[in-house]
Amino acid sequence: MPRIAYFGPQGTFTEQAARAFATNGSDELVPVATVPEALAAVRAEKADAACVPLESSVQGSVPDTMDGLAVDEPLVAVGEQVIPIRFTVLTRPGMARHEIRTVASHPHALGQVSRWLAENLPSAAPVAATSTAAAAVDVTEGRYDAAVTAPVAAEHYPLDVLATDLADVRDAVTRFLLLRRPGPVRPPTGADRTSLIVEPDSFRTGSLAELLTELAECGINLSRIESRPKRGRLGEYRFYLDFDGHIAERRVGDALAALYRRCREVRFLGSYPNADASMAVVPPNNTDQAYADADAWLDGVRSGRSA
Ligand SMILES: O=C(O)C(=O)C[C@]1(C(=O)O)C=C[C@@H](O)C=C1
Repeated sequence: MPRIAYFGPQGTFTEQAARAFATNGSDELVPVATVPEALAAVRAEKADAACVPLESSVQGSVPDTMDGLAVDEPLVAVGEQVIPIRFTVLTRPGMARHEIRTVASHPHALGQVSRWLAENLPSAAPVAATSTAAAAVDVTEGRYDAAVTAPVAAEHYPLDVLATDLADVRDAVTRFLLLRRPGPVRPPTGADRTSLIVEPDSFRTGSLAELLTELAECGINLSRIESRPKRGRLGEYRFYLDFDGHIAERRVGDALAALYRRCREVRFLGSYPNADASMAVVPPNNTDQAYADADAWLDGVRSGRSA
């Protein structure tokens, strides 16, 4: 039975994403306490896949996931889910609003309802928990008075619902990845995303611009670029790139090979169907057919069959 480790405990938004990935009825969803634990479970072959949050449209990237993907044995994404984020506030049973002194949640969640908290629970101190559902556990066990959670947490924990459908930013979404140990890459769908981590030569003028030019020349549309410090010396960074396209396409293969030649390190993070099923727009001179025609012409010139 395939096991999917997810950032839990039960009742997180990540569980909601894991359920969306678990299309196979026999998938077993296994909650773990942290993102690093979910990644470690896959690396240690205790789970077949990990479901983790990658980025919030409001709070930005999830550092544990970004850093965990850059080190140790490589993992690759095989799918993504983008989930709308609306929060519920759960309280200890019977507690009146004016009695609430502490409100716990994942820092990303607290950041997404800070206006609501200031207006509705002004005397409650926000407290960071490892996840939204871990905050619900804390409230259940009496450590805090209220928790900002995913709606589904109300079904798992014996708490009162104080408010639902909260979001300072109405259209907030979070993007989640399903990660596996590397294996043969699944065939392209035409609506694919490829993710990479690259480490350019940070001391050479223009090295990042050169990488971006390689992508542009291969007709590749970059959808995200983000840097994270390498944690060693100040000034050394890794760049996380997401772009439209699949490694099986010639333009993407050529671009990856060019980045490999130019970078200190390239880590492939997967080619997988994008969540909104939007088809990649491939410039006419970067289609697989355009490359095949150019190869045929070159072979002809080299062999003397044509000029
Ligand atoms: O704590 C959870 O429920 C999570 O799934 C994590 C997480 C996050 O890391 O951003 C996911 C979505 C929300 O933005 C808040 C928290």
